[in-house]
Amino acid sequence: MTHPQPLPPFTDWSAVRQAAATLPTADQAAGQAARARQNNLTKPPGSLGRLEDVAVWLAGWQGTDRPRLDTLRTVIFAGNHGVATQGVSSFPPEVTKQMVANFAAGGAAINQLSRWAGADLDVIPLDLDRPTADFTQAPAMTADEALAAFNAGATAVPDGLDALVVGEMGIANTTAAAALAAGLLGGRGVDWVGPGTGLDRAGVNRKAEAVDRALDRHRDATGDPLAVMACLGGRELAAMAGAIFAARLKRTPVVLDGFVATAAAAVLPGLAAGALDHCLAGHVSAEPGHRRLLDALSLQPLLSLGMRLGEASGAVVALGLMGAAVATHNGMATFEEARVAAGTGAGPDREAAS
Ligand SMILES: O=C(O)c1ccc[n+]([C@@H]2O[C@H](COP(=O)([O-])O)[C@@H](O)[C@H]2O)c1
Ligand SMILES: Cc1cc2nc[nH]c2cc1C
Repeated sequence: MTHPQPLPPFTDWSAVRQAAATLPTADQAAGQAARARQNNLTKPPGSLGRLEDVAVWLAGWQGTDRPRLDTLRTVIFAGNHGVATQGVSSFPPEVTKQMVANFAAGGAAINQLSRWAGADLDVIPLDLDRPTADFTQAPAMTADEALAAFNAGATAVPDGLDALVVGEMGIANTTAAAALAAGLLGGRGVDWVGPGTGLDRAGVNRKAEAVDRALDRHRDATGDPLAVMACLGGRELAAMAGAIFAARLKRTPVVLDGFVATAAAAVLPGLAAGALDHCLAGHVSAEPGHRRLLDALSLQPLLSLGMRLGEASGAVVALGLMGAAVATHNGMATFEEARVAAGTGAGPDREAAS
């Protein structure tokens, strides 16, 4: 007898692990058909570079040789962090709630970018009046709290999206992201921390020490990505992991944002190899740990703009560029349609040309 695939909300972590054991994969036939189309469009094959790869990748996950980017959603998860009391951010924790109000009022960067890219925006605050525990002293979350946050993300992904963007808002969450990255991938605080919202050198050193104390305290969690996420993460990180996971169950392509979103994503390959195959790195953030994290996950960012805002902003800029990939893929004429002579693949005949 086959067991049905568990769906969100997950009753417990074993249901998550069970779902991870049989993740859907991309539709190879659709991807191949899209690649064949790319090679027949009126341009030298490969000349649109990564735009071609983006169109083919979308085609595989959407299961069609003509991918779309019409129904788009940005989901931002907001959380507060006990570790903020360690002086690891240049902004006070009340800014998390204030920025959530700014998102609701339409005044943040992500409001403008989502409108520009044609994406709906959903903002989900997670228990902002109850920060996670300071993980230099205790696990950030209990297993149940982490599961609740994971489910908040997993249930925030509707059916029928052409692509999903996940992002976050949470003062001090670059410290949580650094701790999570170190807990999952190894290294010490110094390898993963950076200025975040704008710490000076002394602040960055303090942040590295806080991460080191957390790593030493929660050593026992090593090897279990969900335990590492509960001990060293935060609610918005667990929610992003849940949303990315739920999107995979629906074969919905995901565009990752910066360091914090990518640290959340990094939990999933520990559950199943290839668990991020439906994810594209929208950009590489100026936060130094992001490049290291993308390399560790073998993700190639689409853009490098020196952005370090979070709130899904870099990923949504990338979404605009992905629109260029889809527009050319679907709208261009083939060599046959336009009666343009196709290349031979052999290059010009030098003698005939002279
Ligand atoms: O994701 C990134 O690459 C990133 C880099 C720097 C800052 N952030 C954002 O800034 C906040 C965290 O910064 P900090 O200094 O408070 O840890 C949080 O709201 C993130 O969205 C995000
Ligand atoms: C103002 C501000 C806006 C943000 N958006 C995402 N993270 C942020 C952090 C701060 C401090």
